Amino acid sequence: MGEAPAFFVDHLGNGHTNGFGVKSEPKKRDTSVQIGDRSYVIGGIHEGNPLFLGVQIHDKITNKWSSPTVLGTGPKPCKGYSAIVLKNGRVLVIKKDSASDDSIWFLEVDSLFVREQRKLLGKEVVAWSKGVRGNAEKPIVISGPSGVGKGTLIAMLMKEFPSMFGFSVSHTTRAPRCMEKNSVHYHFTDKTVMEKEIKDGKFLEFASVHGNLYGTSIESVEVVTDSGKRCILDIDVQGARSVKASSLDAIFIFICPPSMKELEDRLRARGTETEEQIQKRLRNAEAEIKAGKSSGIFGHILYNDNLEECYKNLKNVLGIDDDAPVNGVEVEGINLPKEHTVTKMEDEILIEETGEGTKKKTIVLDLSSINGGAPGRTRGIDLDMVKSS
Ligand SMILES: Nc1ncnc2c1ncn2[C@@H]1O[C@H](COP(=O)(O)OP(=O)(O)OP(=O)(O)O)[C@@H](O)[C@H]1O
Ligand SMILES: Nc1nc2c(ncn2[C@@H]2O[C@H](COP(=O)(O)O)[C@@H](O)[C@H]2O)c(=O)[nH]1
Repeated sequence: MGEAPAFFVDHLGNGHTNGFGVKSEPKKRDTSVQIGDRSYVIGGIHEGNPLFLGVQIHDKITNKWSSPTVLGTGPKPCKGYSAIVLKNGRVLVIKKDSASDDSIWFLEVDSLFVREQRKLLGKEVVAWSKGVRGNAEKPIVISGPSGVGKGTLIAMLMKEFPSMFGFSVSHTTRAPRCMEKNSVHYHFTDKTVMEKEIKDGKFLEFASVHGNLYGTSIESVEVVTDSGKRCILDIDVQGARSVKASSLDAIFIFICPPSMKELEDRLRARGTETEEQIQKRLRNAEAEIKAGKSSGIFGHILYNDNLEECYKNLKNVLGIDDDAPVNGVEVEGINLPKEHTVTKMEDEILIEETGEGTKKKTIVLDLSSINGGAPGRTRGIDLDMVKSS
């Protein structure tokens, strides 16, 4: 077992069976925590993939080992981990000898999201959520009928604030338009592949829209948040409803056209759909606008008549005024020591360097303002070096 603070409960004994009758020895880098009747062993390799960190569960009552479905992109295996049980079914995992933008992780073993997914997938589930430093803002969900100008407004935001906003690249089974690039505009995919990935719990939401399958993978949201940017989702009303019902805490904005006639003109002028597809999108638009206005999903409804005016209103809703810092706020890099002890004091975790050498770091991890969590990332991490002596 890895080095563990004194208050860790470790009932692994001298090796254990993994539920499939195979005796497996705890690896040197593994760390375990005890929650109720279960031990969660964090470490080793997940499903033979050296890029993923494995999680195993030992049930004291049944004396069985199981490998849960691990959702979200977790930390890459490293030299060792410290782990502490937090409230709300979360385990704080600190990577040893790591840079601060990749050191703080949360393994959710019984959070709201995990409980939802467990019910949905009908199997044991845990989920990773990376801790992001600073006050990264909530993700933004933008919906509205096809052709209203969502993509245009999002492109304007990303152009003006390239380091502040990032786009969640959706998956779709529709064919690419001539200017669209795979993995930039969409992850263009096959229906059977996408259906399998949905079944495996890889999607935050999905919906059948205008005859094709569209969906937001958990990874797409994580990629944006990990880059320190605020994530924007361009999804239909059904998808927005699913996100609203999920534990992703987001801002919901609905864009309305000035009239159905104008919407039709924009769709035609864009020239990307056949006449039949335009008719289908217009038929769906009526129901979408009705739902957008009356469902209570959307906290903000904006009219896209004059583009510049609508863009100004959008920035207003997002709290961006003309003095907003274009490049976000810089946070000081702090490296987590290879050898350390971890002590929990309410919402503060003290990380104290141990081992050889004279200069010892003490780092305070303040979790009092954390928000968000899986799916996506845990924001509001405050990490401060208090002593280096
Ligand atoms: N305020 C506006 N006035 C006139 N034209 C606009 C306005 N906003 C966007 N457009 C144009 O309308 C067309 C549709 O816009 P856009 O592709 O951004 O819509 P969308 O809501 O993203 O559609 P979809 O949901 O199908 O992806 C584009 O050609 C765009 O240039
Ligand atoms: N529920 C979801 N809806 C999505 C997603 N990505 C896009 N969309 C919506 O689909 C329509 C049509 O898009 P188009 O690119 O074919 O014109 C539009 O309303 C988008 O908002 C998604 O991941 N989930």
